[in-house]
Amino acid sequence: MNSIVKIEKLSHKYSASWAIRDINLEINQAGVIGLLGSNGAGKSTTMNILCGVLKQTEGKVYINGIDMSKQPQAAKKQIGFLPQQPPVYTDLTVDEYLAYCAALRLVENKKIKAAVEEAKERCGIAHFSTRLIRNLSGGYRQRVGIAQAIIHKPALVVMDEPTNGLDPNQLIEARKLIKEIAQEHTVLLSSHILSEIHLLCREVVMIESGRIVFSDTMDAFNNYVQPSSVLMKMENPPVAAELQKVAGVTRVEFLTERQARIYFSGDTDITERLVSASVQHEWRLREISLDKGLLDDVFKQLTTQSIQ
Ligand SMILES: Nc1ncnc2c1ncn2[C@@H]1O[C@H](COP(=O)(O)OP(=O)(O)OP(=O)(O)O)[C@@H](O)[C@H]1O
Repeated sequence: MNSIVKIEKLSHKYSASWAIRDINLEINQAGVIGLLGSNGAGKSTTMNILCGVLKQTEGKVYINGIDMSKQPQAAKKQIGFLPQQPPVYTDLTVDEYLAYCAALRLVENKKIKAAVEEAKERCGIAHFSTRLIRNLSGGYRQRVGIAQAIIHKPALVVMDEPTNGLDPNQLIEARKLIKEIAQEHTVLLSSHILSEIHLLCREVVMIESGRIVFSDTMDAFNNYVQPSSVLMKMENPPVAAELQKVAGVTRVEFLTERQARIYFSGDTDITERLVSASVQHEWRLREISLDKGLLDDVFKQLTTQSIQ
């Protein structure tokens, strides 16, 4: 069976410098795959090549076994794309716009109406059929953007930073919708926010300075990221110097009067030693948990480690 996406030794050069170098990637299942990288890492370049919007300098892209450079039209039929800004025409109604997109995506004329209805239904915008897109909120415009990306039932849906700029309520709704879409399609989405990828993705591909620095499941990522601090809440906390006396503690930072982040080196039995010390000195421990580290710190740590 063909992979849904196969990228081989993909490199791209804009005039003088390489934006991406030797990217290899294979995706075989539905679900959300996150492309994670800081600004300028090469996410958009990779996505644009994958969607056939940009021609690579070197390497190969296959969508469902179809070579993008040899059969671009057939390959593009298998892809839906939501760029960073939803590509909507604000002077059209939702129905007019989606019918137009379906025609562009070569959906047969007699099937367009049904395709529009189904995409609207799946994206929760059926009640806005006759509304001008300009009169929709940002969150609903985003849904229209997602509807156009799935209207031709592609195997792969590519979304470039799809949750950027949404307010907290819109964010929750957008994540829910993306997860629903991913039950039937493979969704590749980019983000520079690690916590976003954490919430949404089954697999994560990290890209930094144009190269892949990590590619595995989210579970593998979580195991890879070893905890280096403990969060502790106490009713009767001691001064930092007392906490620092516990074997293995390297640094103590009070986040509030009663909550401390305790950095340690070595084994994770540190929690047992802290609990014992708390009982012994009557710090009245209320909560203790291993902290996976501040996500952004972990992100920086991982990318610099891998580049070296
Ligand atoms: N059209 C272009 N011409 C020249 N250089 C470019 C062009 N587009 C991108 N670049 C450069 O290529 C590198 C990768 O950019 P790209 O936009 O792919 O990164 P990104 O990870 O998507 O970043 P962002 O999150 O900011 O969109 C960057 O150094 C960028 O400056």
